[in-house]
Amino acid sequence: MLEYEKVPIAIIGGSGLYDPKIFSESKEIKVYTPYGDTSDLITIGTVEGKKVAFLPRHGRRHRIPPHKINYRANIWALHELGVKWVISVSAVGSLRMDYKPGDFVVPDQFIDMTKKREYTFFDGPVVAHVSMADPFCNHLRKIIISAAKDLGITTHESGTYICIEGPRFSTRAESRVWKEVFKADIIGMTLVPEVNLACEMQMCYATIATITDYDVFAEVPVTAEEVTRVMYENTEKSRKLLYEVIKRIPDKPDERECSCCNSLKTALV
Ligand SMILES: CSC[C@H]1O[C@H](OP(=O)(O)O)[C@H](O)[C@@H]1O
Ligand SMILES: Nc1ncnc2[nH]cnc12
Repeated sequence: MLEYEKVPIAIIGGSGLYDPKIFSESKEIKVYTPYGDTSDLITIGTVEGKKVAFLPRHGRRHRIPPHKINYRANIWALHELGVKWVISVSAVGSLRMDYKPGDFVVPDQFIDMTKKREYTFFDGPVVAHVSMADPFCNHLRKIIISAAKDLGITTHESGTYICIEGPRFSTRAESRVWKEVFKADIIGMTLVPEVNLACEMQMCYATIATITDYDVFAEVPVTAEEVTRVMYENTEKSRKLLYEVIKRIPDKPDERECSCCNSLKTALV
């Protein structure tokens, strides 16, 4: 088995974030996994003396659509590097008027409407049912929220992310259901199964969601062009926030104030 240099923190970049540009020095590595290739090479860099891995989930040129991302390879590779904290960055649509394009959201819940992905590392004979009652790491969420506040970034401290299969956007009828029946706040295509696979690996995972559009409530319904444009307009803010969050992440894994690191304790059958 290959031995990799240990890296405690990872950023998974989404649409519009293909290079975090916050590393003082960096190198690229390939990590081999039993599930095949990760979305791209992994960049290992340093922020304030801390080792950080960066992986763009769609690949650097955005060549992998949400339903084709090898989520298991990505999360396995980060775990192989010794990652304990995963900061995921995502573009999302808003399902409510007071969550506006350009605002950030730190979701605390999700609803899974995906259809055909690989959802687990436990395909048998070892069987595990991890708890998803509180799917995001509350310790990491608090760090993100306080850092965003200190930087003056408009950030909503909670929200339910509905994850659709994609790659198409929702119909008006579907969007009405997500908003009025399911009471979801934001919508995207990539959170599941990334979040639950991270949980199976006992990693602390939280999302910085940037609102790029009003889904199909807007006069002109959402387009991929709009999502990418608004994400680019907000990358500087994301970079500043990522830098500040990394600075505030505790150095020692045993300083984690959450139960993510014990998620398998009660999950194995
Ligand atoms: C480029 S439009 C839709 C695309 O953007 C979001 O991706 P990510 O979460 O990686 O930022 C959304 O989930 C879709 O995959
Ligand atoms: N409206 C939307 N629906 C699904 N995924 C998105 N990503 C960004 N905006 C989105």
